[in-house]
Amino acid sequence: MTELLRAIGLMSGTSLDGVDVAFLATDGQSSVTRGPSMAFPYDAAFRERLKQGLEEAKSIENRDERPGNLAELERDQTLLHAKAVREFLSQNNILPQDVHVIGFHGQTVLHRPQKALTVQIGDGALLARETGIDVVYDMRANDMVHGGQGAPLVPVYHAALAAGLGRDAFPVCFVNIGGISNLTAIDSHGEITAFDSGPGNTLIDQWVEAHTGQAFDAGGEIAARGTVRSALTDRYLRHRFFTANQRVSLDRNDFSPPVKGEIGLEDGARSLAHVTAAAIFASVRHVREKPKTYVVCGGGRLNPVIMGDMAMIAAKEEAHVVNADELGLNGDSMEAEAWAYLAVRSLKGLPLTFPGTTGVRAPVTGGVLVKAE
Ligand SMILES: Nc1ncnc2c1ncn2[C@@H]1O[C@H](COP(=O)(O)OP(=O)(O)OP(=O)(O)O)[C@@H](O)[C@H]1O
Ligand SMILES: CC(=O)N[C@H]1[C@@H]2OC[C@@H](O2)[C@@H](O)[C@@H]1O[C@H](C)C(=O)O
Repeated sequence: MTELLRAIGLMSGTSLDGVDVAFLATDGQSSVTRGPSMAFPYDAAFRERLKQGLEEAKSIENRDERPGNLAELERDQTLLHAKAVREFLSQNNILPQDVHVIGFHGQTVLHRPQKALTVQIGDGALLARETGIDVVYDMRANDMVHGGQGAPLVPVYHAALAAGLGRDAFPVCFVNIGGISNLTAIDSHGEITAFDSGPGNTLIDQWVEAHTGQAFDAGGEIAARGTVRSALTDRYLRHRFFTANQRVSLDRNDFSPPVKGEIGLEDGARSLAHVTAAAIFASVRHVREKPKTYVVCGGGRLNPVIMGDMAMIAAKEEAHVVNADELGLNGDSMEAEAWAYLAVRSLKGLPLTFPGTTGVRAPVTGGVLVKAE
């Protein structure tokens, strides 16, 4: 089946920084034409509500439960997504009837793969009513039902993008440095291995916010004034996530920032930036063919301290690190693009996840479709 469908992807990631929107025309396989994208940042008050929501979600045992204010948060968050879609369509002169489907991630509020429990708030039916566009949402659940980790889901899209890179780049590894980082290695035979690779920006964000009130270390400026403290970096890198042989997916709260006072602001930011970079290489040991090229996307690529440490470690392995933007890709919107791509795959009944990406027993599709009328 080669029908090209036009899709919008909506991603609200673990950094809680906002909604990314992206437009694609794709057959859900090798044909991908990327369209416009936009970011709709959350204001400080909504971020606080999301953080509160993560706390309230800790008591969830059954994925339909919405303790505390979670139901209200889910409704407001869905309405914010609908607003983002309307603004995106109007700014890009796209009509709702020209879009076949929206791929809606929602917001992960709890992820416990060991209990086969993953919860994304986001009301697909409400979004379909508000936008007049069919919606595919809840794309992680079916993977878990079939023994997968429920994450990462982006790898099948990374693989589609990798097909457009020159053979010289292979073996290639896409690295997404968001709140949590994940990687997709594609070897010279096109074999995909993917998994969450460790803490991304969340620890840095939490550390910097606790000291300065700023949401993140813009341009890595705070880290650039500090020194790597190995006592701290070793503590993170010796975590069982890195020493275990089995790959597991991560919840935002699986790693905690240092305790305030145990290290200075700048050394803390510097050390955590190093952990982010080193975590990727500690995890890549699970990949059979060592990557030659690391293509970095997600907000962490905008932190030169992380990128510098990655380049330094990669050089020891005769590999090199490149910002996805330099390859004509879009490091900010890649996950939103992926959710558009996955929605089209879901409509076509194609697999979203594979034994090599989430550990699922066999390739499976996923997602729940809600028709606009
Ligand atoms: N200019 C910048 N300088 C340094 N860091 C930045 C910059 N811009 C964004 N970041 C970092 O990137 C983070 C956002 O990254 P991104 O949007 O990729 O995460 P996400 O999609 O929410 O996470 P995930 O991929 O885990 O779901 C911010 O929280 C911040 O730490
Ligand atoms: C449960 C969940 O939301 N996981 C996210 C998170 O953020 C990054 C990493 O952990 C990744 O595995 C996943 O998101 C990406 C988009 C994915 O599923 O591919």
